[in-house]
Amino acid sequence: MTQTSIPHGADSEVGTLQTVMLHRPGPELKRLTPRNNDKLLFDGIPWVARAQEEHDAFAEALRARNVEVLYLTDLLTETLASPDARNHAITTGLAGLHLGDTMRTYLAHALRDASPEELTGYLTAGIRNDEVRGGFGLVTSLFASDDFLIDPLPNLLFTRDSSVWIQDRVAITSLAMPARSRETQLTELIYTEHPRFRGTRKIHGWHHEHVEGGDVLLLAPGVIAVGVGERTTPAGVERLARQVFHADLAHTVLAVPIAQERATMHLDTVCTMVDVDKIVMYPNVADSLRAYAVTVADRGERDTDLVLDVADAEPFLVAAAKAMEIDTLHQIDTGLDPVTAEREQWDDGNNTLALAPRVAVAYERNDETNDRLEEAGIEVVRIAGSELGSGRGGPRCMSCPIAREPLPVD
Ligand SMILES: NC(=O)NCCC[C@H](N)C(=O)O
Repeated sequence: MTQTSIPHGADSEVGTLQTVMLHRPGPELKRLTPRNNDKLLFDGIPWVARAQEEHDAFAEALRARNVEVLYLTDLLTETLASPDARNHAITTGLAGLHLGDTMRTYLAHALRDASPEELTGYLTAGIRNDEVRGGFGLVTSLFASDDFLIDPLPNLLFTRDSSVWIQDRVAITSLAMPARSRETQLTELIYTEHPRFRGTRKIHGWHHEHVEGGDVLLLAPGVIAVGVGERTTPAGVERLARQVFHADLAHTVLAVPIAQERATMHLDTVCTMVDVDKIVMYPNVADSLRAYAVTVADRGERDTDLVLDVADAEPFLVAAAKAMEIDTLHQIDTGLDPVTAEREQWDDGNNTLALAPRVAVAYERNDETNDRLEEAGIEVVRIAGSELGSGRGGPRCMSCPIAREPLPVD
């Protein structure tokens, strides 16, 4: 397969969206049970057929706005057509699993014999003990029949978290929760081996300190906010900052502490950009959200030689406006009544996906937030999310922008 090189990248959250990577929910969601849903980071057991309908409608809403929709599993299957990529996927996929030599050796052979489509299925939906046809031994006998030899990846749905484009580079993230850590092996493989992305320069990586894409907001060209909480660590932000400064992808990184709890697992669960100077934000944190502006004090040869300047913490909106060189970053809130705001924040009311300045996709259920967005002049493209929402993620979480038009320079 050959492909001419297509420009990819994004310098903001709101430039007109051109290409996005989604993951249509599939067999991996059918692996969820009341016994494993907590460990697999789902709040319930979704009705898979309905989740697929909702997701198809989401993809259609994007295509209707001329957005090219790529699916992660299609890209993965195309990638796995290459023998080198297959070997790499199998070796890295099995390396971290504690299966014993008998089962690991059997699985390595069985996966090598699988077609690219089948291999994609095994790597994303996992393999249960009662689904293998060989490698029988102690592991087979002592595992329960429905124990997973390879765990499923139901959170692939949230493509935002496993890679982030910053200008023309892609950051392979490092996911904090064990249930998700294998996802970035797949995104790394796609961006390394798929003909469409070959030659793309990468930063970060799954072997580095934890950074999740849901915490990374491209506030404006050159200004990146990174949430630090349950998923992204202080050392993760420092590592990312060094790399983006070294590659001249940004001049300021704002490190934004957020509560280490599930409701606020990523910065994009409390705020997302909907225009070049407007952000929808959970009012219950708006007053307390603070940011440490990180800039370069002195350059060096390598990213590790950079001397970073870390300013004292300031209110987030103040620090952001300063770094973005605008008078005010206007806040649209999720309703002033704290209980409504809390309900809509939990249901991803703040988690919007901008298709262009002042156009955003949002879950239809968050009436109050959506009304407030419209009052502020934002066109809201409403989508259903009754089943999709059971994984606790909204339109932004479910999308990885691969190309956005650059914002005009004034
Ligand atoms: N950016 C996001 O907020 N992503 C949502 C991730 C939800 C997923 N169930 C998780 O817990 O990681």
